[in-house]
Amino acid sequence: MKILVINAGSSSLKYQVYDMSSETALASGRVERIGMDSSILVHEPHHTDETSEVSEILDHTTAIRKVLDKLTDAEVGVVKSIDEIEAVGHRVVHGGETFKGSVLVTSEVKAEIRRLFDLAPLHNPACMMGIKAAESNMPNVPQVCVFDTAFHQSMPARSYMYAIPQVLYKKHKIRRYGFHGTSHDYVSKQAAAVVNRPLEDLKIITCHIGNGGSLTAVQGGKSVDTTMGMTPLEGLMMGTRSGDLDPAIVPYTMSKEDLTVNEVNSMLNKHSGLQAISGTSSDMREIEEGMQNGEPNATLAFEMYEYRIRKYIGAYAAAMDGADVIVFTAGVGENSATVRQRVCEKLTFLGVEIDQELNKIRSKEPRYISTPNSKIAVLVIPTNEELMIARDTYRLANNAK
Ligand SMILES: Nc1ncnc2c1ncn2[C@@H]1O[C@H](COP(=O)(O)OP(=O)(O)O)[C@@H](O)[C@H]1O
Ligand SMILES: CC(=O)OP(=O)(O)O
Ligand SMILES: [Mg+2]
Repeated sequence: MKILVINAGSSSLKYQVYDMSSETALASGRVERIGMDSSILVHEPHHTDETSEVSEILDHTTAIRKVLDKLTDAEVGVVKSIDEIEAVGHRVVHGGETFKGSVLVTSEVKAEIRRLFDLAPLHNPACMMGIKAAESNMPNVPQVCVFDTAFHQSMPARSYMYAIPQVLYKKHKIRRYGFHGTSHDYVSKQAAAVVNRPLEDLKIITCHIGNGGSLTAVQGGKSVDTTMGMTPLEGLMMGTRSGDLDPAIVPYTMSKEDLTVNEVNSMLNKHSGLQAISGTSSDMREIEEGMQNGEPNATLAFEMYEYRIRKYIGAYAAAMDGADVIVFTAGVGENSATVRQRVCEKLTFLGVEIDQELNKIRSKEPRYISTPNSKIAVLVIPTNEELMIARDTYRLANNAK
């Protein structure tokens, strides 16, 4: 069975095609700046080094149609006919408390995702556009939703409740949900395989640090706490998101700067984090370059970013009364030896010991970066959210047959 996996954002759409008989990715690609003059689709078939680009993509439906054109193209395509794609899997960011696992798309599922727009106004409308666009281009193909929040539904109430009036939870479902669950789930399972111990016996701290970032405490294969909250804004400092702050800052800034709710939301989500502190970039590569050149704002941005990851690792070791494994994953976690080094060098109180040479190796394989003496195994594990989505889609689409 061949499966198309879609990760739709408000102005972007990433995709992969999997052949599930061998769990291999046949092609991947991304459409960026949908609806803008500079929109572009970059398609990367895995059987050749060639990439193929198209522009002028007005909306998500056009984006998917152009993706399907590429997938069936004589040269850069990976299927003879679109009928070979037997199911589509979607990453949906917010599943609220309703979705504790992946589901086949039905009209009820869509209605529930729509009800959740309020909880994830930046993310869920985009996911819905992806679902609708896939449905209109491939009306007879089963569609599956895989939720970022599902893995974290195992958290105990002491982790997910906020210490505010309970009526807000009862009326509006205000609580911690957590995100990047597909990734935390995947890398914690991989970590158990790497250290060759049963997942049930392990306390793992997974650090998913990309453009968005979150840490999760995974005990016995289940999420027991995570840094993101009701929305993907809480916790770590991110590319453009503030992460944790004193909630009193929000009304104070609104009144002092005369900001609306939308403006303050946009400030915290899009104009904060590394971008705001460095004053130059949200990209860790550029922050590291600035730091090497002695730029004080880039240095401060790096230090704040690294410090908060380290603080949460300490917190999660306390939350689980110990830790056996720390995993680094996603864009920064997989690629930045500097971030990993700086985070780990002050975890000596936990018995963490990094092997400098192993840490510098660049590889796409799961690997150790700690020494054999380290009390906690420290691993780098490339995440694969798309493969997890493809697996759930395969399972649910087969069950539906
Ligand atoms: N070699 C590198 N060194 C440091 N940071 C890197 C490197 N490569 C990628 N990154 C970081 O990874 C981030 C993107 O991570 P990714 O997981 O792809 O994000 P997302 O899925 O949230 O868009 C970039 O913003 C960049 O800062
Ligand atoms: C939920 C979330 O923050 O996702 P991303 O890291 O892809 O922005
Ligand atoms: Mg990501």
